[in-house]
Amino acid sequence: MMIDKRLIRMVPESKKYVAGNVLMQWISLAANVVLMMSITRFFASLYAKNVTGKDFAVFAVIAVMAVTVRFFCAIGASRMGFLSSKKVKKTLREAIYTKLLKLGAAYKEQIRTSEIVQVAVEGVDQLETYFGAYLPQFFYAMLAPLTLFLVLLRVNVPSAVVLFVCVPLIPAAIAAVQTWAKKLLSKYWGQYTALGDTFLENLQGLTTLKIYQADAFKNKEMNEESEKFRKITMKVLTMQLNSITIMDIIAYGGAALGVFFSVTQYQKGGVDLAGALLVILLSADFFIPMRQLGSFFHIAMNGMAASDKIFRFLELPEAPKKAAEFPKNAEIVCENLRFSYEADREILKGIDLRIPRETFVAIAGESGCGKSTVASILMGRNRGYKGTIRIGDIELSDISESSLMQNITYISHNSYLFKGTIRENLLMGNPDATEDEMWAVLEQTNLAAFLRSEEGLDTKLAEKASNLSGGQCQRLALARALLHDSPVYIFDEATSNIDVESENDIMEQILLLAKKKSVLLISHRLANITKADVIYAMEQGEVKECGTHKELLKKNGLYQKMWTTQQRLERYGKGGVNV
Ligand SMILES: Nc1ncnc2c1ncn2[C@@H]1O[C@H](COP(=O)(O)OP(=O)(O)OP(=O)(O)O)[C@@H](O)[C@H]1O
Repeated sequence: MMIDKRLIRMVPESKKYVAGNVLMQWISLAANVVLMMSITRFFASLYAKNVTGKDFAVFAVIAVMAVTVRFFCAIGASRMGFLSSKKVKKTLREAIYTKLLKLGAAYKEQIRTSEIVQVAVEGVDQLETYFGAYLPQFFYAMLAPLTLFLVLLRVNVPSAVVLFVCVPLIPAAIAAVQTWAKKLLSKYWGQYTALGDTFLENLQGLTTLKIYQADAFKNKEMNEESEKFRKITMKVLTMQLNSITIMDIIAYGGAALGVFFSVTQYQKGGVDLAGALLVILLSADFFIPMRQLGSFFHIAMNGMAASDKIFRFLELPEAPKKAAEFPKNAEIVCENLRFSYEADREILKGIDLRIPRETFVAIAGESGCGKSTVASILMGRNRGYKGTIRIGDIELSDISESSLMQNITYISHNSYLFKGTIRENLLMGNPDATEDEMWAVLEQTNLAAFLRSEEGLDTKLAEKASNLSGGQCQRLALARALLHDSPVYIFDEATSNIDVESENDIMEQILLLAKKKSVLLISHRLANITKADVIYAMEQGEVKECGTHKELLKKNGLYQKMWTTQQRLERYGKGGVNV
């Protein structure tokens, strides 16, 4: 099909712009016909040497009027094209964004971020030509030959018929390459997203690549990806050029045939001089719109291939709308919680865990045992868990994402801080927070003095808060979390990789917070969790022990072993410093 109905249904407003564009082009064509008629008549009169001053004046007036009409129609048509492109871009980008919101925090389970970026930026741009140029041209390219056919029918039937019959050869040529082009373009887009994916990842990890001197290797890898992309791009261009050449041959061959017919008809006396000249002048116009359609078609095909990706994204299954609200003042109980990221590798193997109200619960365990996975499931980021997670009487998977986000605050070791001011970042936690409230949490997190020496709440943050130290970033993330004021807080290694002073300050605040909120703390540093009301010691996706620090030490099991090892290491570290 040369028209994608799904796309038009998606942006129904584009129809009026397309219709307007076609109308403008058609009026311009009509003006051109009138102009050509008056030119040919004028020349025929010149040839017959019977031109009067009045004839010349009429010709001049018609010519000026026709050119003026064509000028304004060209402006009008391009304005219509612009308006429809604008509408299409806005509508599609809004649809993509809304879909992303509907997919929610778990979107990464279904699509890569780089693919969304490419689809929303480059993909949507590709559709600009589809709506702004291709669609109007599609209708105009049918209307124009029909109009000219009706005009020339009155001048000379054989020439008109010959020209009219040749026109469908162009769409036939387009249709012939379409299946092949579609496959090629789909491959092209696949390669394009693969390259984008590699590029984005390498750019984000550039510092790491430099540190490990792996940049040359990645550079080579990227060059190979680029080479593949270059090859497929060249294939696409070759295909487009070849098909344009075929269309040119048909178009100009057809026009030549029209000229030939008009000349022979003139010789036979089947048409007068003015008529023959008119056929010659208009024969190219029979083919130019279709030929133009052919050029737009290749760009439009690219857009359609991009639109396939857009629709695939828009059709991704969304989690059914959950109406349930997060119950206030309820405890969280996980029973026999199981989870796998991949089919044959179970990460959580039947975990039982309770987070009562206003308690401090900690999870300890070796790296990779599944601690963060528990947090991620509680935050609704990983949906396909088995077993039950009940919050009061309600299953976690029945609670709406927004309610979950409102009631559980998650602070990880790399909480995102946005470019902007401290104030803007804090207001994300609570848009209604007053200046006093903001300063209060900044005091709590020991950031106030530093910020006063800067520009207070208007202190500017660079992208990812790169102008703050790691400890300051985590303090600010905590301050924002405190403003959010939710009944449940999850800290996932929130104090890892920061200075001891910041770690102590943050831990102090977490302990205070645990007096009035439910706190789940995941920390590899056991010294941070000794004051927890309950500690769950995990190993390879299972909870091996639970209890307070003292109780667990007495058990002489997993926790005790981890504790002794860490204490030995910490003492060794301190001893090393003293030596
Ligand atoms: N998105 C993912 N896709 C596939 N496997 C994953 C994914 N995230 C984590 N895993 C795997 O799940 C297991 C548990 O990871 P998880 O991050 O929960 O462990 P953890 O105990 O928090 O580790 P750490 O203390 O190092 O953060 C690991 O073996 C990891 O490889």
